[in-house]
Amino acid sequence: MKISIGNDHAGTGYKNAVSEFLKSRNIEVINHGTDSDASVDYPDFVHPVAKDVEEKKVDFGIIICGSGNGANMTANKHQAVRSALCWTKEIAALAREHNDANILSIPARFTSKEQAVEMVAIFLDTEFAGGRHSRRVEKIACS
Ligand SMILES: O=C(CO)[C@H](O)[C@H](O)[C@H](O)COP(=O)(O)O
Repeated sequence: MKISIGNDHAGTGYKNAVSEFLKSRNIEVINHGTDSDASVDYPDFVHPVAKDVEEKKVDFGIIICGSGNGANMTANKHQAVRSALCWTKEIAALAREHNDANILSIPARFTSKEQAVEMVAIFLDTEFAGGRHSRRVEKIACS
């Protein structure tokens, strides 16, 4: 499995914790995020992740900013992206099970690193349920 990850200055420490977890699972990580705590603009670090997902270069994307909102809004501008802002394990699981999300957006300033890693784990371990949810997911895209 291959994952692209992007973050702004609010998410650098979280990106490092999540990347360590992914590497412990032998998952290949492409780092598009800043590695510094100096202030940057989140779209510059999120569009490359969304592009990787859109072009199927990776299986999933993970994006991290302070609230998770700016990163999520940026990613969802890409046609093939379904990015989900998650703040509990349950919501992260539902993002996969019901919404077939392909990017997880993490709000670094409103969750702990441990919770962030738990959300990543459950996001990756949960399959899309299909069935009635397929019809709904198909209706998300606008032509
Ligand atoms: O833009 C955001 C929310 O949508 C991100 O949380 C950013 O991390 C946040 O805006 C950065 O804020 P800062 O005061 O410039 O550190």
